[in-house]
Amino acid sequence: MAKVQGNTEGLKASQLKGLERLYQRRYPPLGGYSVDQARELAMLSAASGRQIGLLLDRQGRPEMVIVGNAHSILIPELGRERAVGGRLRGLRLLHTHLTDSGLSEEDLTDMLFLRLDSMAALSVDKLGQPQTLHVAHLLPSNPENRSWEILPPRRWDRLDLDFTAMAESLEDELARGVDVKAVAGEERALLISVSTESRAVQEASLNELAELARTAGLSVMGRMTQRMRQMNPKTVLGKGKIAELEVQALQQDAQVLVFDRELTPAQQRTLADMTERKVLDRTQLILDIFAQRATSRSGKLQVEMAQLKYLQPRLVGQNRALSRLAGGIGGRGPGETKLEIDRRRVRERITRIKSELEDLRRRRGYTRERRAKSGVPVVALVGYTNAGKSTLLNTLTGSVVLAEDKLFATLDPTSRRIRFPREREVVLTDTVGFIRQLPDELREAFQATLEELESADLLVHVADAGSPELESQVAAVEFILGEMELGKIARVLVLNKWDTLREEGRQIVRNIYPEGIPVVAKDRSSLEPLVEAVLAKLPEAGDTEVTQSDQQ
Ligand SMILES: Nc1nc2c(ncn2[C@@H]2O[C@H](COP(=O)(O)OP(=O)(O)OP(=O)(O)O)[C@@H](O)[C@H]2O)c(=O)[nH]1
Ligand SMILES: [Mg+2]
Repeated sequence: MAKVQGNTEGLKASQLKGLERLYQRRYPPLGGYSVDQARELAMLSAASGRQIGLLLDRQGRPEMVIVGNAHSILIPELGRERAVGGRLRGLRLLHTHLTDSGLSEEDLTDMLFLRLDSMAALSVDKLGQPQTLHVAHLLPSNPENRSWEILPPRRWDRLDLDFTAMAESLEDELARGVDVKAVAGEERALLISVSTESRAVQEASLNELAELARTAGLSVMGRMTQRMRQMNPKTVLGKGKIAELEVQALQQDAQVLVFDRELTPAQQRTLADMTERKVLDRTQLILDIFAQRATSRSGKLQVEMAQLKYLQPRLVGQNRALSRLAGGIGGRGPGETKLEIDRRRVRERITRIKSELEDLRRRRGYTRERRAKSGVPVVALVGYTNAGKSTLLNTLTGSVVLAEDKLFATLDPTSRRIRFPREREVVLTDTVGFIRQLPDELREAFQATLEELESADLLVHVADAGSPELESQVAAVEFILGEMELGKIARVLVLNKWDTLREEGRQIVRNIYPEGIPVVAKDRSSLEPLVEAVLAKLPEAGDTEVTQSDQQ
């Protein structure tokens, strides 16, 4: 026989027997219980002085009998599997209250976090007589942003509510309420920003996160921002805010929660356990995109290493947060592989990757050396992700390098030789896009892809002049260049996507960056001034050098 759960200590043997017997009952969906069943519950509850709860499935079978204390009841961990296809758990809670108070805040949040079909409290008087029935259920998305509906209290013996019909129609409405924004087959996600920054900064960062999410292949169903002076170290968000998030996730059927910050392993675990959803942070999202997009051997290895390093501290036991990560976004390795999630093997794999990367690096070094000897100047395109570097390279060289309206379209440095007018030959190198707030785990992987830059003679900094974030993006790139000690290399600033600006916008941008060269990367005819500027900044091409390169 199934065991009575919860606060059973100190109960008399006869009381326990009585509680165990509840497992054999069937509680009719219509009315929720019979008159006799209500009386039985009330008696048991009054005699023990404790709340008694029943988790009932849609056929009215008790899945669990739980004992609480006089004022509350703690529902133990439930199985993860949810009713097939449904978003609710397919279980309702019927429990007793020893005072005639309505449903408590705790009752309601339990209903939310456990995704119960409904929550009912039957109040019991001192004589063990049932009194009033209080019922609440969750709500589909609604204009008032309400989370739940509390039905008017009713007398305990007015058995007119059909609990199963209520749950089924709620599930139908939940399914209808999902926004059409969702792309079929994509995982649905909510974006969350919790920070001490101003709202404007938060919004800008969330916009970027939304782009990243889209690039990673997530459908963004909604966002939530919270400004706070102090972070809750365990759960990041306050309990109330998490409840709000949970409502939105339920209503939008979002299985993924993406936080616009780095989460500690413990925070991630707690949040995933509380919400039973996949919890990702910004770093994981970027890693995932890197994993999808790396193409060269070294690019793939670097990404995999960054992923494994990120994973390592999170491999505490076989926790659920991680097993939830095992599939889909956040759990993808480069190529078609799944990420390794075994601790010992992770360590071994990291060691192997390190040595292979070392090999590759040495070989790349030779290539660079050879190029340097050839005397052909190296021009590197750098800039914020999505600024138009690959497009510019394509137009300049007539080659086809993956250019897409997604972040990080390019993940491996690509080099092309081109002949500029006046028979000047240069090597033009495309690079990975820069991004603000690059997480530490990624910095190495990212900077390794930029190794080529060290031997560049000129950096062409491509900026998206039409972006409202122009200034902060330019600054972010300059900052990273400075950090990598590339600040000394001569530089040309390109104001790309000039076609997306109107005259007044152009004027403003010109004032901020008088040295910038406006171009439309897609339009070859607009590139003349840029080519001129590049040639002017390159070290003089003496005839000797050209001869040298010819001898190669
Ligand atoms: N309107 C307009 N769009 C442009 C221009 N140049 C590039 N784009 C578009 O901007 C998007 C990004 O271009 P990419 O060349 O992939 O940018 P990128 O800097 O290489 O991006 P990552 O490799 O992701 O860092 C593409 O959709 C391009 O078509 C331009 O001059 N005008
Ligand atoms: Mg690119």
